[in-house]
Amino acid sequence: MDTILETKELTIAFGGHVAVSEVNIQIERNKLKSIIGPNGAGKTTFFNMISGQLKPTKGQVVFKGKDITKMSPTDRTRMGIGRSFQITNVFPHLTCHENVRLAVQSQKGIFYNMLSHFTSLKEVNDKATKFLETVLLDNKAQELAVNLAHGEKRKLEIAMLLALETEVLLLDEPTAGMSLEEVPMILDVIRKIRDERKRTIVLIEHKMDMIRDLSDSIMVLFHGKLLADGDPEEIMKNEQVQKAYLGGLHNDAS
Ligand SMILES: Nc1ncnc2c1ncn2[C@@H]1O[C@H](COP(=O)(O)OP(=O)(O)OP(=O)(O)O)[C@@H](O)[C@H]1O
Repeated sequence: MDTILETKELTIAFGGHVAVSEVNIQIERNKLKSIIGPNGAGKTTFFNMISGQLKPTKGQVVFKGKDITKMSPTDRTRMGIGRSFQITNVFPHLTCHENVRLAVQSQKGIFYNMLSHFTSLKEVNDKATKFLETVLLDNKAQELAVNLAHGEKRKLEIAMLLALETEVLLLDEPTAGMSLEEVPMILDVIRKIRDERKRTIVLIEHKMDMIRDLSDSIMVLFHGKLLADGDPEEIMKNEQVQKAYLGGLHNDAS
């Protein structure tokens, strides 16, 4: 397996409560892995340790063979791990195209500072257009961000994440708060990025149909522990997984 991201015995305790316990997982490059589990299973906490918002009590996060456990969230983004909510700088009174263009420019600032003055405005503009096309938002390029529907804002966030050239996209419930009509749009966007096979996607999601449809593999957390990890068919058939969900512990699998 071509592993891009790995956790080793990853553990965190809040006071006496162990929220994530000794999770060993390998995430394959350019594939889509979903994380599922009942409410409170530790999914977001696990994400926070990968992105650097939380430091583990024990264990390691390894990215492209390098131990990044002690690195800050900003340094991890620079290395190529992007999380959607890190895009706090959506400027409401700039257009979608201008917002993505700023992300393209900031990526260039970080990585190609020495060359930045050689980069033509046209190249930056074209890149911004390309990322808006990827997230199916090119028809709103000249719309102010403030006027976007909720689902469209999430698409803009993903475009900005792509513009930062992150190799790993961490998406925490991208459909949360969306209307029923908006969900298929975001699904199309994620499927499109997956099918390009240029990025690794790690997705937390409660919508089972969506997970089954999109995932190359699924890991299941239960009470902070890794209950199962495998391909979607295997996971859906797994008796322990079914018990964890059917035991009434999960109230929003749909
Ligand atoms: N900062 C914190 N301090 C104390 N306890 C925390 C903290 N963050 C998370 N927890 C606890 O860790 C456990 C796991 O929470 P987490 O939010 O990771 O679960 P989750 O699987 O993402 O749940 P959901 O599906 O409801 O979002 C919960 O018991 C939660 O109360």
